[in-house]
Amino acid sequence: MRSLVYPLGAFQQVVDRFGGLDLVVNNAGILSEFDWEKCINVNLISVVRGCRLGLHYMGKQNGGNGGLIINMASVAGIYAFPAPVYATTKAGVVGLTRSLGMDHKFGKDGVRVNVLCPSFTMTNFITDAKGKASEEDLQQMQDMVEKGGGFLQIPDVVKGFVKLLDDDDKNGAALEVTLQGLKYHGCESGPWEHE
Ligand SMILES: NC(=O)c1ccc[n+]([C@@H]2O[C@H](COP(=O)([O-])OP(=O)(O)OC[C@H]3O[C@@H](n4cnc5c(N)ncnc54)[C@H](O)[C@@H]3O)[C@@H](O)[C@H]2O)c1
Ligand SMILES: CCCCC[C@H](O)/C=C/C=C\C=C\C=C\[C@@H](O)[C@@H](O)CCCC(=O)O
Repeated sequence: MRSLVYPLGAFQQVVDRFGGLDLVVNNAGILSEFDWEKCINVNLISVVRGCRLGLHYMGKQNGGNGGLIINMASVAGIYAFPAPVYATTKAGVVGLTRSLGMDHKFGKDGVRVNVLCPSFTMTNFITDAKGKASEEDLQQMQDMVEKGGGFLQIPDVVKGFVKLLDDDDKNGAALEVTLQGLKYHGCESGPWEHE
């Protein structure tokens, strides 16, 4: 996903084979605090690229039928997190989603955009984390895991994903997934919204 060539080819192959596109999931992500530019490329720039390709192929203004984009961010994109660059990329994905989910954009392209924000989930991401951030920060993360009651399992995240598929009235919203359950972070209106 770090260049346009491959994803563009993949999107076109899907459209050629299936006659269209209905759902885009921008899931790829890494922890890489030392090679931080790689982290920004994979976690943020690639997600912008995936959203733009999804809007290009699904957008009604381009002859598409509308559709859904689900971006994978993290609770680290909402609250403070020991890996600052990782957190920055995830907060960027939350902001990107909220902005793409504005009503005037949906009115034009008919594409709903949401973001899933899980807490610590036991996947290869966790078991491969050693060496991707400082020992001090990884220890802080472990302390957060213990304070939070442990790790989510993949089915917990899937529940949040399915909720986003179903809730078609939450355009632009972020869905937080923790061991305490699912919680929407809506698109709080800005100061310009007040009468
Ligand atoms: N595991 C967690 O604790 C956790 C919590 C919140 C959010 N997330 C996010 O969930 C998403 C999935 O992570 P995961 O937990 O399944 O970890 P994972 O490491 O198992 O999966 C990450 C996937 O991204 C792919 N990937 C990485 N760089 C890529 C690139 N340049 N091009 C294409 N694919 C690339 C990898 O091949 C891998 O399949 C990530 O965005 C991650 O930031 C993970
Ligand atoms: C409160 C915010 C949580 C957000 C999760 C975030 O998106 C991703 C976290 C990335 C890395 C976490 C690494 C944690 C490492 C330590 O917990 C490590 O000790 C875990 C070892 C797990 C194992 O191998 O058994």
